[in-house]
Amino acid sequence: MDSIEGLAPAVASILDAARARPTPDERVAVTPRDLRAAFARAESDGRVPVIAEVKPTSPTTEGTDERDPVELAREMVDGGAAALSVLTEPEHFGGSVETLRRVREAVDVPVLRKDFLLEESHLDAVEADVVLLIVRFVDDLPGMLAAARDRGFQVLVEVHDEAELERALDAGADVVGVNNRDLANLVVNLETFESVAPHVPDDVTLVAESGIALPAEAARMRRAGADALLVGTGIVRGPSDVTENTRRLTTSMTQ
Ligand SMILES: O=P(O)(O)OC[C@@H](O)[C@@H](O)c1c[nH]c2ccccc12
Repeated sequence: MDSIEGLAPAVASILDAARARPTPDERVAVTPRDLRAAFARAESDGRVPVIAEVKPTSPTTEGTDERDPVELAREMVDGGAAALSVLTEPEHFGGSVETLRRVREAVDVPVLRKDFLLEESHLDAVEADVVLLIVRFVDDLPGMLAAARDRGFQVLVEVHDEAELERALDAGADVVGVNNRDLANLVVNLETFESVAPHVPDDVTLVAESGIALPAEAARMRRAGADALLVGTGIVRGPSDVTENTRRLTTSMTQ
């Protein structure tokens, strides 16, 4: 694994907090809602598959969103979101496993647990349909993938460059996210996705993550090969209400 060197201070602090979290003593067993099927359903009725993210705050966001996450989640689904992502990291993103539980109960689309999962026991904090594994932060990626799948989770494996993509593919990832945000400096650049996407095999489901707010940006990521888009800020802090902000992205190919 990369050392803490080379990471933005906020990210190093997130990893310290993740290591210090209490470890649950029971193993979860999940019957997941199928993420790829949800993407296919969106495609078949003409929606761009969007994973809309509930993220109360972040190291790059000012203030905390005090709106009810369940209400936001419903509005996202009303706007056509194929799936949702819920931050469960408490100290830097204002998330909680309880929020994820409540959101998952309130909607019937697949819900991704967005967190910094470093060890097997971290998987057991809460049930979700999908978990995120960030290649840069996971020592034993094949082991963590197997541990997640054993519990029933689908896994979104996050990469930022071609070398990380190789690690993800070698480990057997079948859903890969390319994060446009560089965790070394927290800067977003949509060219990141464009440079990594051509190296992803066709049978891998490919998600473009971060920095997508405008319909033109959504269209740009789709042109570059994104099967789905993961969008937080552009939806919760966009120009209209959350339903409308979601809709303008889920309908972005037709504009
Ligand atoms: O708010 P944005 O720029 O639309 O980004 C959403 C999502 O991609 C971002 O929150 C994210 C991508 N990978 C992560 C890993 C951990 C925490 C957060 C993230």
